[in-house]
Amino acid sequence: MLKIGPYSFHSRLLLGTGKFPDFDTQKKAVEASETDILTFAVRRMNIFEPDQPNFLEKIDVKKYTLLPNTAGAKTAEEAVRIAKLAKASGLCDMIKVEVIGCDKTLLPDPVETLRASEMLLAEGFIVLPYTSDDVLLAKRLEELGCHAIMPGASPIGTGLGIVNPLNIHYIIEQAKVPVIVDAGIGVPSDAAKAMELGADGVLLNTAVSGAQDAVKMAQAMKHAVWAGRGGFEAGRIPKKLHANASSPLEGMSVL
Ligand SMILES: CC(=O)[C@@H](O)[C@H](O)COP(=O)(O)O
Repeated sequence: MLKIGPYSFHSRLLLGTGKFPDFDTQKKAVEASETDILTFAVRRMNIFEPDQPNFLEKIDVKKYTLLPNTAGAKTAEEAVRIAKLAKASGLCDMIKVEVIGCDKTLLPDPVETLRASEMLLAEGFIVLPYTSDDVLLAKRLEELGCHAIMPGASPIGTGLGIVNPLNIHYIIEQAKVPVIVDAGIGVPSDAAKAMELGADGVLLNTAVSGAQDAVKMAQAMKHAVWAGRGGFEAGRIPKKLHANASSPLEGMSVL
């Protein structure tokens, strides 16, 4: 089970809902992923205009926990405003803090992310900040009281996978709250790698929504997250610098 604050989830795969070619594909991919948590930008939702088209309209949203995110915010104050809007509209009290500091790399602004997280914790939110893979920033966010830490594997939408596995390892090693690797996942092996490193979950969007067969990729990601977690829990063999025969010859007679 993935536990975030007071909430528990069966699936360790969190899925973003943007950039699907059409609503049917989005629906089928979401179902194929067997995710429990769907994330979306509050700014894209007509939360106070129920008559307007809803970008999740084909999805039975009752089956999922909707995790709003503050995409579009460039300052802590903007992120807090967006989070309050989500809460006021009756959405979950969890918020994924996303304060982007650079339009080119879409990397998160560390100072504003920290400030936003502090302000949202003071307001009683369950706070999940999207952060870079900076080890000490992750520690500071946890010390503030954040309920999960979401380090990026690589920049959003790049599909580059985990560019700094050592940092992700350090973040996981020191964390006492769930670590969810978020952004930059390209293929199922990237998701499996994150889980093998000991991540508690993986959040991805583009790898599925942009795949040639989004539904198949959603299914593959589900299996990858499951397999990676299994590998982590099973405990990998230590890496060795020298060979060690799989069928030892000691004690066997020479033919
Ligand atoms: C921080 C952020 O916005 C990510 O959650 C994004 O939604 C997913 O990133 P990818 O599209 O790279 O998977």
